[in-house]
Amino acid sequence: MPDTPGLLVSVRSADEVDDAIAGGADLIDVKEPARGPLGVAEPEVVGAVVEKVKRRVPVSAALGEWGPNALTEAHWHLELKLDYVKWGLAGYAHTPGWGEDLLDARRSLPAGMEMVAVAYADWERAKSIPPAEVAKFAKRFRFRAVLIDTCVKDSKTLLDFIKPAELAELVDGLKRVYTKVAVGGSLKPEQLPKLKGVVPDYFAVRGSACAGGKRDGVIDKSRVKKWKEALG
Ligand SMILES: O=C[C@H](O)COP(=O)(O)O
Repeated sequence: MPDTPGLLVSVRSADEVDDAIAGGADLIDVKEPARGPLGVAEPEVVGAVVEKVKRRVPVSAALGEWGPNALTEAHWHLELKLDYVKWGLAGYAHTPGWGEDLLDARRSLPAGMEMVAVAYADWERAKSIPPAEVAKFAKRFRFRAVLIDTCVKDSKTLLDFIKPAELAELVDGLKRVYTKVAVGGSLKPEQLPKLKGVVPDYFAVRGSACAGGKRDGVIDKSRVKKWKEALG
């Protein structure tokens, strides 16, 4: 297991790709921040990002929050050469046997495209599934990737909802079964000392990698570099 986490940078357009990669991004994620924590970008935008990345690093795309029509609505996105796709589980009912619909969707993804299981640390305000349950589900059904993030993007950060020790346990448990883990949630590089024992495959960032620290701003190469150096 590598000791140095990689850096996932979320971009909202192809124009941001080169700065993200030059700053040191190890994975490019596409999302439209104005549409929520996992806001879906138009398929043309995602396609342009994939082209701009040119396989230099893997690419993931956020496809919004899961719902009965999620797969149909993502039809065009699923035609693209994406390594990972993810839906959030805000509003997802925590009923016994939950997740069958997600497993059905996963089965219909094109070869080479992985579904990321998403756990919101602020699951209570997201009306979602507790992270430990998502992790159990991901392990049981052998998801190759899990994202632990926050749903509501306000002044709070991941660490307002989960203690570093609990997070480390979740991350390590997933990595032990070879699931890749990304950890985000309005994190700033200054918080890394508090996250010393937490070693995911990627820290996932948008807000703090943008000009002015605002997630609807533009990716700022120097801020991405600062993250990379802090991780180094
Ligand atoms: O995939 C994770 C998110 O892009 C994190 O975004 P954020 O840093 O604005 O919370």
